[in-house]
Amino acid sequence: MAWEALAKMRDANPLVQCITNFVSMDFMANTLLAAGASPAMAHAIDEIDEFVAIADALCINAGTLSPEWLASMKAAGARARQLNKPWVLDPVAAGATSFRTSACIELLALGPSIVRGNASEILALSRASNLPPTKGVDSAHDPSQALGAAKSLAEKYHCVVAVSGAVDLVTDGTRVVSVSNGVPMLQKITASGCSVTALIAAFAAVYPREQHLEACAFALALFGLAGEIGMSKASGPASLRLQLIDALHGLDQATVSSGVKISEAS
Ligand SMILES: Nc1ncnc2c1ncn2[C@@H]1O[C@H](COP(=O)(O)OP(=O)(O)OP(=O)(O)O)[C@@H](O)[C@H]1O
Ligand SMILES: Cc1ncsc1CCO
Ligand SMILES: [Mg+2]
Repeated sequence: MAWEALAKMRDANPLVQCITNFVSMDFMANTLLAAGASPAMAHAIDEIDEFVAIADALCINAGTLSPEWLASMKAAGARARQLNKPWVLDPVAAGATSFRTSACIELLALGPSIVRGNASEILALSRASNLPPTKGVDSAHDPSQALGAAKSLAEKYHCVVAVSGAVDLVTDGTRVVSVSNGVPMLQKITASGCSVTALIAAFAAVYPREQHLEACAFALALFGLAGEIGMSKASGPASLRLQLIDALHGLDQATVSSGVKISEAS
């Protein structure tokens, strides 16, 4: 299944428009290219309407948010929704400041098909927790602590919510799928989460909305698997980043079929 998904995505070579943070741009674009998608980082408000119209999917990331960028993000999210194109939200550091948290909640209200965050970010968005807030862009919680929050967000906003971590959890509010690929060293590469969110957008581009739970799980599993292969050749975070990109590019049917770890949870 994951192999068919990757082959389908590579064949379609979807154009993924990314409105993302300055830290992530290079790694995100290279992740998309290596996997078989076509990235474009475009955020000027003046070109949002036309760019979203030619994109196959949109990735919106709040990492280095400013009021100007937020206006572009809102225009893009609304335009994507109007044109029925999938868009994915990465609520980076939601919970760290009230500006970020409320911006991400405003974006959620514009109807992303998928939201992918770490556990602290998902907890912050649901406001359903008395746990201490997130540190910044890194998580202070495990995905299992955020599963209830993820389910309630998915129900409220009619979207798929993915919580990343050692075991990623993906839910549409009813079903829960877990993905066990990945290596802990991924937490030591900045923007690995941002990049997997863009990969999720690439898979969402080639599946209808009712299959976005599966599309999201495939992207998380393949990125994690590339991390596992990359780690076997790496000596630290910098070489893992490089090896991960090579591994994503080289994924073949045998490796994907034997390496992907996706299961139905509850
Ligand atoms: N302990 C771990 N073991 C295995 N894989 C992990 C672990 N922690 C994170 N990952 C994987 O690393 C990737 C990034 O997830 P993470 O939760 O670190 O994102 P993030 O906090 O949003 O990162 P960033 O903000 O730097 O982009 C995901 O593919 C996730 O599955
Ligand atoms: C470090 C950092 N700061 C804002 S965005 C970002 C990339 C990881 O989310
Ligand atoms: Mg993140």
